[in-house]
Amino acid sequence: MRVGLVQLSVGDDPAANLGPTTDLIRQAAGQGAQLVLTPEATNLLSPDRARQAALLRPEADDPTLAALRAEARALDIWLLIGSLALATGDADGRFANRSLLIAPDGTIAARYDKLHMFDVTISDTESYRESAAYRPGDRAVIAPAAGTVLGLTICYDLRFPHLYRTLAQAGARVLTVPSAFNPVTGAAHWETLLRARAIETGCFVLAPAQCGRHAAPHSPDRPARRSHGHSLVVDPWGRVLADGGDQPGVTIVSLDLSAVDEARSRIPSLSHDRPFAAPDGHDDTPKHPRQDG
Ligand SMILES: O=C(O)CNC(=O)[C@H](CS)NC(=O)CCC(=O)C(=O)O
Repeated sequence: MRVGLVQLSVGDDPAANLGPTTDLIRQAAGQGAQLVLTPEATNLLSPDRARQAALLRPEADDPTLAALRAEARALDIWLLIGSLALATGDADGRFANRSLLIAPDGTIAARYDKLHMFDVTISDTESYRESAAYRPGDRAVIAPAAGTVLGLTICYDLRFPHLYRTLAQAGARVLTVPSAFNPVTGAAHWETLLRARAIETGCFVLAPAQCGRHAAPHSPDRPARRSHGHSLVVDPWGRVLADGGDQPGVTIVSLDLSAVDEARSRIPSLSHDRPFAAPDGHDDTPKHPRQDG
């Protein structure tokens, strides 16, 4: 299977972001990709919640989604839109951070709302509270696509290995991790975590990324945000097959899907789970409590 990872550097205007995104999707399809993937926040990255509230549309009414569905159909490709920020209609005004898998006929084949919210203090001057603006999802999603089975995740989910194990044990063979990773945590953790998830699950890992400095002309008083880039393709043995560097562009890779069975037969750890008693001192809080905020 030939896959194409689109690396973007979006700004805060969905209408302006769409053109470059569409160009790169066409470029990937033109190079033979049957499955094309875009990063988290394909429609916009904006530091301004009021602007997002005024701008964002529900899924049924989102212009980026409508345009990219038509594009998938015209190009006859599977398209994973890594995520779109979408209005939900919730009373608290929070958005969804949603991955959408588009089939070659333009229909929505699967959707996944990011489970884990990036509520993290990076430094004295940089902190994120994703759960203030976004409503976390509450279910894991796998979906057949392009002759394989995808397990859908987004960005910060990467730090929760039980999600990936659950997806792989449910049948996923290719894990998707569209991201807008922070440059500091990206340099320290991105490649290591992606390779670990691939090795632990015996899956291919496809991680299309945002890169560079995100223009926010509509919020000139706020510091510009940056992303780590380095869209990555990792095989089930943990080898990095391609690295998208630090500029927008397309990374094309041919995957030999039999590598999944090969890796899993060499190291069958995915089927070697054992029940075990909780350690002493363990309280009765749920093992994976849902993050709220
Ligand atoms: O905010 C938006 O509009 C879109 N969402 C994101 O960009 C999210 C939340 S700020 N970014 C991450 O999850 C980075 C995770 C990361 O960098 C790490 O785990 O180290």
